[in-house]
Amino acid sequence: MPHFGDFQNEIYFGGLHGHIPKFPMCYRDLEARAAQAMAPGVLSYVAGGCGDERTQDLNAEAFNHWGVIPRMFVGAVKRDLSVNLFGMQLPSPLFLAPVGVIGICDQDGHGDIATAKAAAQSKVTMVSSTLMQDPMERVAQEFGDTPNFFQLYTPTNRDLAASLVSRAEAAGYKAIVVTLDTWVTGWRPRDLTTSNFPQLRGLCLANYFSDPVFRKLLARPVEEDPVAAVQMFGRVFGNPLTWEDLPWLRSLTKLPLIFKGICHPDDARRAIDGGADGIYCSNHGGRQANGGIAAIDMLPAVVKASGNTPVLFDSGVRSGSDVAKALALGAAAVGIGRPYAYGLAIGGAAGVSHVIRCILAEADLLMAVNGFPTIADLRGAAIPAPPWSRVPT
Ligand SMILES: Cc1cc2nc3c(=O)[nH]c(=O)nc-3n(C[C@H](O)[C@H](O)[C@H](O)COP(=O)(O)O)c2cc1C
Ligand SMILES: O=C(O)C(=O)c1ccccc1
Repeated sequence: MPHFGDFQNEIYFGGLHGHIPKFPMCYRDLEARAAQAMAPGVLSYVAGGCGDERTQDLNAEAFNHWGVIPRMFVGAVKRDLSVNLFGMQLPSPLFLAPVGVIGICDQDGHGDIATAKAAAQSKVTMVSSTLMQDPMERVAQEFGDTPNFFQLYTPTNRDLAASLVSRAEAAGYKAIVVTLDTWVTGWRPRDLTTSNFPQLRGLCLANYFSDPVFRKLLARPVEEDPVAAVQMFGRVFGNPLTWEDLPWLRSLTKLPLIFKGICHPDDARRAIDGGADGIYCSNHGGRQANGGIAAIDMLPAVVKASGNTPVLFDSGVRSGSDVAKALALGAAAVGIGRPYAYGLAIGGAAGVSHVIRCILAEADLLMAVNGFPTIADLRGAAIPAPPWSRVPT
């Protein structure tokens, strides 16, 4: 079984030197390259966050609050980064977080499909957003052996929600991720300035326009009156869910049900009591509310409250060492959002695969160097960094 870290040897010794200038090797360069490649409105949409973006910035900076302490005399020649999630064996702990309207990042406008191809090729789980440019059934045709999940933005119409979930089941998605923090979008100055949000809406409704329940809500077929269809979407999108809705959400599927956007341990406990199979600790990459605590700093408490229930994590993950830290703090799997959107913008599916390879190579080599052959060995290895920490004595 090749290691993810073998990518480094390929570059050094495998004649891939030409590869290096083609794609950036770290997040800083990736971000800069993407900023040049993307149209200004698209860049603001992806790069932007809520308010003055302090929470967004803090998400990434706060990884510096934590450090992994290396262990020697381990000789971690063989590493295993696979994880078991809901009984499914995933080859890597990394996954692609749902990014709505991802299609606009892709040069040929089919970003959901390009991303699915890259995920399949990299054996990394993709979580597909409800807001897709191609219908979920089409995207599912690209799935390889790796399980992929469907992210539900719960519409106010319950039959429509049920229809989206049952279509996802039929198409072969292996878990349902319900996002809780975005029934209304947050205050996003960059989007408000460039005013591209209305246009984006029309580009991400394939799952609605292809849905039999949604189509029945319309007076005339989508094809004849797309404007009315977009208006109908505006009316049904965005369900401010409460705990009262939890039994209904649970009743929608027998697939593993994961709640995204949970940062408070009490919410984790209550969701698990209500039947959640997984908790997804995230603050939406700082896009929804400013003024919050970095998601990684909330992770340990959420993991503790969740007991044996797996906790997925995203927000601010930019590198392999970030992945290792999140795993060490108890995440069952770790997601990236903006990094792969930028990979897509600069190189389509190949760009996404490249970003994934870089992150996994760094994580794998960190585990090699620091003496952690498996993710189980890594657990508990991150401690608060100075000046807060107490180093082991
Ligand atoms: C452009 C963009 C669109 C997003 N769309 C969705 C979405 O449709 N559904 C969802 O649950 N989260 C969405 N998110 C949030 C991501 O799933 C994830 O929580 C966030 O990007 C993680 O932070 P990071 O970008 O710092 O890695 C989106 C994020 C970005 C950047
Ligand atoms: O931008 C986002 O983060 C997001 O989740 C979203 C919400 C509504 C429409 C498009 C994207």
